[in-house]
Amino acid sequence: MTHDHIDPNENPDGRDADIVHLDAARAGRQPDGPPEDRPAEADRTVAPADGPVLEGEIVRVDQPGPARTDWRTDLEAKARARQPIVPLWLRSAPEASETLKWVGLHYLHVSGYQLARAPLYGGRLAVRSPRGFARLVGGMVRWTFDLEGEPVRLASVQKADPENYIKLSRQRDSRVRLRVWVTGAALVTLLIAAIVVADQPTHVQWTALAVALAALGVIGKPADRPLINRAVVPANVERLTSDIVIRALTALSIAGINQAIAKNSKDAIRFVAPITRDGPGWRADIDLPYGVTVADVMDKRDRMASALRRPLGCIWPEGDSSIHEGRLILWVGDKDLSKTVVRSPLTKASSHDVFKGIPFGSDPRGRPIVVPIIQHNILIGSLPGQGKTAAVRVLASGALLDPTVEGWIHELKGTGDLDPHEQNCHRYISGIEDEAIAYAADSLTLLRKEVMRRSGALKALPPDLCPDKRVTREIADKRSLGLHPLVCIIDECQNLFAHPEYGGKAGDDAEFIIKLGRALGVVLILATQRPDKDSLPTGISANVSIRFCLRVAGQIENDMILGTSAYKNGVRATVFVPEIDAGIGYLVGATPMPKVVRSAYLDTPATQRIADRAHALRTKLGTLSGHGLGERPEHIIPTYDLLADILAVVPPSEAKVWNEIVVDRLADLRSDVYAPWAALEGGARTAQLTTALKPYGIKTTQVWGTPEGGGKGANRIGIVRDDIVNTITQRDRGAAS
Ligand SMILES: Nc1ncnc2c1ncn2[C@@H]1O[C@H](COP(=O)(O)OP(=O)(O)OP(=O)(O)O)[C@@H](O)[C@H]1O
Repeated sequence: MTHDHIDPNENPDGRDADIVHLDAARAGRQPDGPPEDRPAEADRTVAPADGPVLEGEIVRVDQPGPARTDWRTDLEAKARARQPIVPLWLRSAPEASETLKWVGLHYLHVSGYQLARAPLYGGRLAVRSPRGFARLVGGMVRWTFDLEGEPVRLASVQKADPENYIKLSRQRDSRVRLRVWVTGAALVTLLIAAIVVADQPTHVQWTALAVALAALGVIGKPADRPLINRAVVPANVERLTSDIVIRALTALSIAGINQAIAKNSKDAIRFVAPITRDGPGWRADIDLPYGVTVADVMDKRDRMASALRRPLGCIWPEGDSSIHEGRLILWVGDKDLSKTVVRSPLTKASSHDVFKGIPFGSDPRGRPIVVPIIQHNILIGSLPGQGKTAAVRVLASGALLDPTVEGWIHELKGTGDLDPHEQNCHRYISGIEDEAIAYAADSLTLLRKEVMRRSGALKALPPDLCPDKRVTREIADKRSLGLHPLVCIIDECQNLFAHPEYGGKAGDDAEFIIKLGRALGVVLILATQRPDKDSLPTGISANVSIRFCLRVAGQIENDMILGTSAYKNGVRATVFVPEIDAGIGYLVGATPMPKVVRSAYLDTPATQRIADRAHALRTKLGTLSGHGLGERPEHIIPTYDLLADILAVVPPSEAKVWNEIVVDRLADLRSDVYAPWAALEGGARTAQLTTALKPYGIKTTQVWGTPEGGGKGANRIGIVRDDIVNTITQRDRGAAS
């Protein structure tokens, strides 16, 4: 459709006329076509005096009148900005009970404090009562004889104003006449009361005296000295107002903010909701000026703390990118988060259900944070001494308090921070030496096999028992299925992944487990103080679902732990102060938005108490296994890859080889591992290899062969080389998927 119209009188055949594309003009754009054509066309619309006269409409880019928007879009926008009907603190049961407990404790404290001081207050009242008596008598006399009016009457005498004086004197006389009666009646009442009390038992007399003294004491109170001491000295926390917030934002030296304020000081920073109390602090919801992002503000948290005159641990800006990148939620706490120790509910729990997540800590507003672990993997990272192990302790304690959880703990720092839980683990090691690293590497090999086994076991379950093909509480409780939750923790995992001998394979195994184990009840929790490519394979950092990053040094480490672009999006664990903010980090993946969280702190005695409780529970239910039952590494783990070793000693030219020959060659290859096998007598030696191959699903069989040194051929138990090759191929395919 074209709205172009050419005047037929001016140019009847219309041959020389140009067409102006109004649709394009309306859109404020040039018509389609190569850019080099556009200036010429623009020239044509500005018709020269001798050119053709064109009719058309002038179209404004901005249409006048109110913007017409879809009412549903409006409603949706309003819905996002709804104020909660139920106050936030009442929405979660733990937060509500915490608040009520806090209020109850507060008033209990106040009552106790004041009761303890009751004798002091009694003494004060008694001491003040004579002054009160004098004040009472003086006041009554002044009132009865209208002495307040005396100065005015004197003034009329001095001014020699008889008329006024007579008027005032008459008024005084009539007042005094009435008041004398009132005072007289009051005195008679008091006298009668005194006579009545004199006839009463002694305790009534003492009570009456106490009441009289108390009343006189109250009247005798000096103006500057209160009777009652304050039970709670009010914290000197300034109320957060819009002026203070604007002042603080202006002090950040962010060009976008300062320019916007210079242009329009009123509207540059908009408050989208009233500043309110939210938990133990103030909350302001702000729209930053156009082009300024929350990340810009986060970077200057320390400056903001200075501008707000509060400790750094009280200032917690947060973004809400579900609305837009410039929506800032500024929360200013009354208390410094770095000085708050978060108590874990696990210290009192008799048991726990991991399917409900693990109570991990609290956010700056004091709201409890629960970390879901089933169907998740967790990566924790920070500089040394920032609280990784403390966070791991909380997760380990929560997991092991669930007696159905099988725990595999590897603490590769060697400080024994997780030793209290050794008694509850199926596999456990604490150490930094090669043996400990090898043990952890073996764990990952075994866990990879376990993941594959579970995958088959889950597939075999009838659909009605497992409709979603993932482990549920119901399935986990059926111990015979072997699909109970398995939590494998590797603290200081950089010591494993960066190990020259074991690192590469361990990284592959961990990636495999992270990718496949989630639905199968296998949870991997990794903590590292060196988040770089060598120490934390990218396959792990890219696939992990929950991340907790305490203080790190820079953007690269930040994004290795928290995920690509986290730093750019303002989720920056560089803002935490070394050591002071130990235990405070960004938690990503556990809550809908990234959150600053302080992990709960369990010291060694508290962890020991939890571990002992977990042990008693496990003993009662019979769920202790492996290390927890006293089995030690040499009995339960191979520290080698048997299949690869067999291929190394059986060349492709030998399709079938007797077991005993394979064992002898293996002993030559790796004597520390296989020499004990070779030392076994005939049948036992053969059986040892058959047993060792069973977990891989490889069966030995009768094969034709001759002794190594030459001799008569015979049929004996042996391996088929192709079986080994096929199993390795399948395993590698599994790793690649
Ligand atoms: N949630 C917390 N609340 C209070 N203090 C904590 C918290 N977490 C850690 N800390 C303090 O920080 C110290 C160091 O914590 P932790 O040993 O867990 O750090 P780390 O990061 O594991 O150290 P490293 O890297 O040296 O192993 C603790 O001894 C404790 O004083």
